[in-house]
Amino acid sequence: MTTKRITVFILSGFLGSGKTTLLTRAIDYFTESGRKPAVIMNEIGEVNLDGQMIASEVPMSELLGGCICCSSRGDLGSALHELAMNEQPDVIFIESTGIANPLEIIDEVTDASLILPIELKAVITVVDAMHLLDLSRTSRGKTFRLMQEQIRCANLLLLNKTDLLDPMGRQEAEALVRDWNPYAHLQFTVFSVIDMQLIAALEDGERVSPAGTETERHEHGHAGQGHHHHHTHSHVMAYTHYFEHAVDSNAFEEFVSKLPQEVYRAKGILTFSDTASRYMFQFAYREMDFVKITPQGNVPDVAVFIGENFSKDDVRSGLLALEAAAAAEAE
Ligand SMILES: Nc1nc2c(ncn2[C@@H]2O[C@H](COP(=O)(O)OP(=O)(O)OP(=O)(O)O)[C@@H](O)[C@H]2O)c(=O)[nH]1
Repeated sequence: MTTKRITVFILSGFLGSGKTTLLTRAIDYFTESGRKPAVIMNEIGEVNLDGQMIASEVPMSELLGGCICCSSRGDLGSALHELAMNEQPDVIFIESTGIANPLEIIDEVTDASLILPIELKAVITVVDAMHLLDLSRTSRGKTFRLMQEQIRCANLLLLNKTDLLDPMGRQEAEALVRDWNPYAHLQFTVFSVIDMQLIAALEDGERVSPAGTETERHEHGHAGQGHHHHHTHSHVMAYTHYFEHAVDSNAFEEFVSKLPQEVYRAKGILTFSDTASRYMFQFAYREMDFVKITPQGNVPDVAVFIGENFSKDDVRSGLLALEAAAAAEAE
């Protein structure tokens, strides 16, 4: 299927870190470059105050009164479905409440991406640098762990509110963040101001060049921090593969069982060359599960692989090889 897919970005970050500030800038950027943005906002309260910050012509879906990751599963999926079908935006930003666990949201978005023309492109995390330092000094509690999770998931990290920190504090915050996520592109920001091309580049799945960025300049001078791994397999959160040919079920099962440890979750809807039915497959905690399904409507064969720091190219070429082998067999 050649349907153009809607890019989805997850905006994560702790309460008050600067997500909405970033979102308004990103919306302006996409609107000005002629692309239609839409927003899904999730607020714990019953009123969405942040929504007031978003221009009224931007389609917005609000999930109020609970946190996405705790509320009944499916709400986010329905919101994505409605926006995708009724508004046909080019980009959807999901701004989660500060207390959401991004892994849950990733799970739900990728579930939806199996049946909707959407594709999760990146997780962008905004960190309140001062808050992070305070927590690291005083507590090891739940909040701290959640912040850590939000940082680990990110493809792009904004260390925000750096105006409130002295140079020592900046270094300390950077070291913390780098320890948890050495792969994401890191930007020091004030009021979430970044070069929006960095976000546009995430859409193409391109490695953002670290050359000349603040991260790099900042890198010099403190030992042990200069080893940022900017290799080919940058931080991949989700890789989506659309199949052009049915693959052999046994070969596919073997492929999944040999996925690197770093791929901790995978799921998909597949047509196999050697079975009559279509299957939904799930892979979690290294366990695989296949269930026969009959999807409604025109659903492509697709698989999503979720993990940290794995080689997207290896997964892609492995699957392409399976497709080629099955196609050759059929001839
Ligand atoms: N000093 C300072 N204040 C900032 C900066 N960025 C954002 N703020 C302020 O921090 C507050 C929270 O910013 P928001 O963008 O609403 O944060 P948020 O992450 O969307 O907050 P929630 O919706 O509550 O999760 C606002 O008052 C901003 O003006 C910054 O870089 N420096």
